[in-house]
Amino acid sequence: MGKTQTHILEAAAFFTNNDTVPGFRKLMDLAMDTQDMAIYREAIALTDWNEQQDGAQELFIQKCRQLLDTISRIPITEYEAAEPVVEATEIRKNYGRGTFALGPVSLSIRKGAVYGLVGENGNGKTTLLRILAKDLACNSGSLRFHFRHPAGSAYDLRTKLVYIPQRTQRWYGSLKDNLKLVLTAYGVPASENETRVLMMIARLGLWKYRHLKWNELSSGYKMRFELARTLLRKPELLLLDEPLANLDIVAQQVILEDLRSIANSVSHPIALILSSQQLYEVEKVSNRVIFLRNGVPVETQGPETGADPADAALVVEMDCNSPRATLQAVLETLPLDRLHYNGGVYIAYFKPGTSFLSVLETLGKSQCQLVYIRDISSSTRRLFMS
Ligand SMILES: Nc1ncnc2c1ncn2[C@@H]1O[C@H](COP(=O)(O)OP(=O)(O)OP(=O)(O)O)[C@@H](O)[C@H]1O
Repeated sequence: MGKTQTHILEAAAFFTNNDTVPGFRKLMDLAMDTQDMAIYREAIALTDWNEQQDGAQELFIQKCRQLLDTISRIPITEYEAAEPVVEATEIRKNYGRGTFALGPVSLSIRKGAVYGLVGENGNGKTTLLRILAKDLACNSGSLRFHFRHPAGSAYDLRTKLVYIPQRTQRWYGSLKDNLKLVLTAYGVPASENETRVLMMIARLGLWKYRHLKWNELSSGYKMRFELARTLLRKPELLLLDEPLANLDIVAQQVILEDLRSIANSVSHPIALILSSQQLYEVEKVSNRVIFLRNGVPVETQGPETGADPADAALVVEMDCNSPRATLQAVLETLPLDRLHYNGGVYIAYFKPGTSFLSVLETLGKSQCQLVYIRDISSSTRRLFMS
């Protein structure tokens, strides 16, 4: 089954379960994949209709299904990148003054995947992103890019390779007019400009805000605007420095799901690297997590690493209102290696082969007043805690 067909079935399943938010997101991504202006106009009209309704969910789902049906009859050109979009080999950087040194860092980044870049403050995340974005020169090592078509000029490179810094610049006029300017600068014909812009606005949940100005938008929507502006340029490698900063937890989850879904486009997959302090949220959407400690990648997790979780020791984070001695006594009935308290939470290290289920069962049968518990064996969280 092709990727388009899989996405169509996933969207249909969301609508069957009345999960309209992810269903609509998937539908809009498929609409964008068609690159068909008639479909764009239908998707825009549907967004506008939905924004004016209050609770007409059944009718909305019906309309979504109709659009999905139309899209399923349109051939979509699927794009599979043969090579990674960027290969970094033995990158090293220091700033002359100061003791910080980045590297050696070797990475292979492919399209359609999300890479989370995590680490404590000052461990080199921004430095690495800027080097990958060719915004900062490294002292040694090499970077090889494989774009669909090689970048012909520095301007062309800036279209394919986009870096969004932590602090974005102020802009003037309305959100929609600014996005139209972007496409005008890229030579998009006037007949398509408005449609493409409105489609992007609809896709990124900016419909209600399209007439607002910079100072009228919250930080979350400013970040969404930056994304819209960037995506209109159809980048191949997108580097985001702390896109979750200043966002509430719900906004973080929404934007991460949007990013994952956009990166995984059928016709225009993007390689996406984002730095963040929000470990759990980033790990949830990342294909691979790169953890930087003192400028060096320590270890990674995710489906791409191929590590067998059964070989690893079990590490469990928990909060418990019972005295430490009570908790320790209960856990020692299991193959506990050690119990560590960092002043806020407990981290229990078990010998390889211990299952999380057995820990849950043992604690469930005990008198321990557990507040929360989480298996962090394959999470970079355990690196932060050690
Ligand atoms: N232009 C510069 N000149 C000298 N030192 C710098 C410069 N930029 C960054 N550094 C230093 O390099 C180290 C890594 O900084 P970097 O901003 O890459 O880390 P980070 O992981 O992104 O941090 P944060 O999470 O706080 O944003 C820090 O010690 C910082 O002080």
